[in-house]
Amino acid sequence: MIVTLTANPSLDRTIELAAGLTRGAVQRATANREESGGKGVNVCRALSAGGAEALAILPGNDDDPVLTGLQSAGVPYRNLPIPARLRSNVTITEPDGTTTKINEPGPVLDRREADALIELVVEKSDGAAWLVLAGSLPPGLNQDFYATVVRAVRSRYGERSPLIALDASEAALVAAINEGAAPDLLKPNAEELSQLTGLGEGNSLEDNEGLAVEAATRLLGRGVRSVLATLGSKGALLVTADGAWHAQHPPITALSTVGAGDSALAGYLLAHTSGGSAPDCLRQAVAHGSAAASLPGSTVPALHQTTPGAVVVRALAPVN
Ligand SMILES: Nc1ncnc2c1ncn2[C@@H]1O[C@H](COP(=O)(O)OP(=O)(O)O)[C@@H](O)[C@H]1O
Ligand SMILES: O=P(O)(O)OC[C@H]1O[C@](O)(COP(=O)(O)O)[C@@H](O)[C@@H]1O
Repeated sequence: MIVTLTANPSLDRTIELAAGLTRGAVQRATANREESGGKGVNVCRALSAGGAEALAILPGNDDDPVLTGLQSAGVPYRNLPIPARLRSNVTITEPDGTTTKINEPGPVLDRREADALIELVVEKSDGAAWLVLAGSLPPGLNQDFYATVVRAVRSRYGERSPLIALDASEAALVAAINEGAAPDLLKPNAEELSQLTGLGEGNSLEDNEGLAVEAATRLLGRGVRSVLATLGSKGALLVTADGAWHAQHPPITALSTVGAGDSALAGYLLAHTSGGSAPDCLRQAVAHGSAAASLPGSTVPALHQTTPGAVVVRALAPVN
């Protein structure tokens, strides 16, 4: 069983434009989609599509569109009821492949709700192989929320604790690492690698493999056991104490990269829970990421839609 926690789920709306986006103008959309989203929700959707036993934990009322969407898609979830409606995140896609994302802050969670969410995660983590902590934190939660969740799970289960995977950004990511979350797997993209290490800026590490490996290696010294660093169209790196690898899929036509990182994490976990080696896990991560990027909106791929055989994996020299 793989459990995912999404403290700030979203209804993902994707709006397609037939022309470039013009600020200040009225433009007509040619298509629109709505999907239940948020990072842990997407990971759970992709794991379920890959045949794994998975459970998404999230706040939200039973009649919230995010939850009814999961129900009709047959994705297993457990929700903590909250009075407010969950957020909507909007992605605007242009014909040249440019995507603009606007993410809302989400509803405020109070202290009691935060504690209840942690208790639900602890309860459902019993016997789980992995616990995935993913996405931004809604207003009201302390930035060290993820470190608090990890402490609660590890102190309840000790050596039986699930492995922890973390995919967050900005202050919540930095606080998780600084406050000792020590994840077994960290899934930063290029920008998040820079936020944690100060190396590179924006997404410049996508084009600087050597510096990206150095950044990932520095994180091993901060309690992280493995770093799966995704580099957009440049594939991904896996850096562990045992070695470093790069993997890339042949070029694809990217329709929407929303959810590509979440699918990449799910691909890694699917291979890991099937007993795959480190390079096998990286290969399936990139196969899942590129398949997700070639699908519309935040659609996650089924296993048969991924092409791991096309992914080229290279062993890299470790950084000392
Ligand atoms: N434009 C693209 N072309 C091909 N593959 C892509 C593209 N964007 C993302 N991917 C695939 O999805 C994975 C995750 O994408 P990335 O943008 O790095 O993550 P995130 O969505 O977390 O920012 C990449 O490692 C890659 O396999
Ligand atoms: O919690 P955040 O950082 O606002 O991100 C939430 C958004 O990220 C997504 O999970 C997509 O993430 P990725 O593109 O990184 O895979 C969307 O479903 C959601 O709208």
